[in-house]
Amino acid sequence: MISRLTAGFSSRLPASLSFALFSTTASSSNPSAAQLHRMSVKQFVEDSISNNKVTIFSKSYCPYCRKVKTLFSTNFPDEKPTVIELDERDDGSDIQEYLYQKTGQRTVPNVFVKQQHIGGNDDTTAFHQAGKLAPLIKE
Ligand SMILES: N[C@@H](CCC(=O)N[C@@H](CS)C(=O)NCC(=O)O)C(=O)O
Repeated sequence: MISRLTAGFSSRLPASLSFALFSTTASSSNPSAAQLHRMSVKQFVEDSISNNKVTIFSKSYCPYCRKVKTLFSTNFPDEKPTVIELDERDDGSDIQEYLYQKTGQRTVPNVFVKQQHIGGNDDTTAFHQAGKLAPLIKE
């Protein structure tokens, strides 16, 4: 019932707010295990983005992820991006779902620099080639 009520309402909310709402609607004083899990996924992602200059949500076998890691290691060897390999975590698909709600991007890599969402490998490469990545990293 609650989920039916919130489904229509939350579809008109920004994605991040909608996720937060789903995390807390049933009973904020007694959240379910699933809600607690979603809250911890959200917290993990937000902490990762906040606490690191460069965060790459990745999959270890993904060629685009490899390319974007190489972009950073080649051009910014002093930066050590925080790489979160979603395929190596039990909560990887939940993190990917939260990232989709937050950024509208389903794929990996999903790159953040200085709390700013840059995008995938193509986006990050274009951002770098436009001369925008170095100043953002160095600022
Ligand atoms: N154009 C994208 C392509 C990214 C892409 O296709 N990544 C694949 C993995 S190699 C993906 O995320 N597939 C869906 C999934 O793994 O859930 C980019 O440059 O980042």
